[in-house]
Amino acid sequence: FLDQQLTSEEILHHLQNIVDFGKHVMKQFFGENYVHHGEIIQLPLDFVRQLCLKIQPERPESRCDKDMDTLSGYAMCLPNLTRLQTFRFVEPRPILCIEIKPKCGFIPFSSHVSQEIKHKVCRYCMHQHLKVANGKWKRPSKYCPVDLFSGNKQRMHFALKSLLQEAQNNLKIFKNGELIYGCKDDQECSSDWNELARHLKPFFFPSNGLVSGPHCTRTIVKELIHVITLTLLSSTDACRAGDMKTVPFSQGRSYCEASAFNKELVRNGKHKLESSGLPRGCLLYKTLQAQMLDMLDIEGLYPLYNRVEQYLEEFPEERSTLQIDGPYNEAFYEKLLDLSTEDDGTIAFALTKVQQYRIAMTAKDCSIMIALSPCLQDEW
Ligand SMILES: O=P(O)(O)O[C@@H]1[C@@H](OP(=O)(O)O)[C@H](OP(=O)(O)O)[C@H](O)[C@H](OP(=O)(O)O)[C@H]1OP(=O)(O)O
Ligand SMILES: Nc1ncnc2c1ncn2[C@@H]1O[C@H](COP(=O)(O)OP(=O)(O)OP(=O)(O)O)[C@@H](O)[C@H]1O
Repeated sequence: FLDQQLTSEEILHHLQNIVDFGKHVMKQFFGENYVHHGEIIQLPLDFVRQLCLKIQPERPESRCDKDMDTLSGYAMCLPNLTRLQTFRFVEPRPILCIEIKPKCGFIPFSSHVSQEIKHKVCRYCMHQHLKVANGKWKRPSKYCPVDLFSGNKQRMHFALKSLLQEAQNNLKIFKNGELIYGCKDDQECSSDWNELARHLKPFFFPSNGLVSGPHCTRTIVKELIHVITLTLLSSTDACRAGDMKTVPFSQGRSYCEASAFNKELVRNGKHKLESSGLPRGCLLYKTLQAQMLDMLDIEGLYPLYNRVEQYLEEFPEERSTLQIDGPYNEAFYEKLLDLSTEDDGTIAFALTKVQQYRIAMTAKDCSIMIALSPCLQDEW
């Protein structure tokens, strides 16, 4: 979906840039097998026009400010991750896919932050107040990303349970590619745990005697939370950015004052929240590492952004040599590895921080899709 009038050639270039960003930049942070960069395909215009008409009534109203590109004939093709069959299994098996959009998992530690509250309460929890106040969601969620990213199993379980209580746009569950739990759009949400348990039972307890009822529902939901936690904490393939030192455990606060889990502890007279830390190399660790490339916070970054902008106004021809909008290649990636925060007043420093911020923002807004399929014991 594009919101500007561009020529076909410009659209092709734009799409190529998106693919290259995934392929040569985001993959370095998450690992080869954890980012689908997609590919560009050409489609007959008639097909695109018909597709546009067909999907229009299905699109949530809040998304309809963007129009589908029906003129260039170019599109991005991605695998359907809700149906993705991982490996080996020849015959079709039922597949469960859990999509989590975890959002920013750390509290800003930058000295540029001017409001004390930003050092205490995470962005997600602050946004909950805004979203309920402006009517985007009916109820505030008890989910806090800082709990999910803590690596502490109890806090993670609480965070995932809270996501299951108020999925908003942070959790969706698909069975065989069909959305069975979560919000289809801002109005239509399914959040019936009994119904969810009915769908999940064949995955977790295919043949045992668990009957229905609240006990059964709770057991199945607990099992689901357990499986998601294990997946989020399990090791993944090594990736090139693996040794970056962006995760400074000593800096910043490891809990959010607005977290319901934290408030409960304080009520019970406990003041120290455990954050076991994430195992290096697990998916959450990698996500957090990329998110933490936002080292200066928007308050420290914005003056640097202005510096780049002013420079480009003066020297517009430098846009391509500075790789402002790509190409996203090896040279671009190498520049991202400089984690210094000492401003030497150069355009190079400002630009590196702006580009690192872009990676961080991508990681703060990305979804993790976990696909599960039952297998027989000897297939492990
Ligand atoms: O800023 P945030 O944290 O509210 O994130 C925006 C998301 O809101 P959320 O908080 O997840 O409901 C927002 O999600 P929704 O459209 O509200 O589902 C978008 O993903 C937005 O990205 P973009 O600017 O459209 O590319 C996101 O904006 P960016 O901050 O990634 O630019
Ligand atoms: N490859 C995929 N396989 C399965 N589902 C997907 C895939 N890509 C996206 N989705 C589903 O579509 C939803 C929206 O995706 P995404 O946020 O990338 O769209 P978008 O183009 O940014 O939307 P908008 O521009 O309206 O914000 C995701 O949350 C996910 O549920």
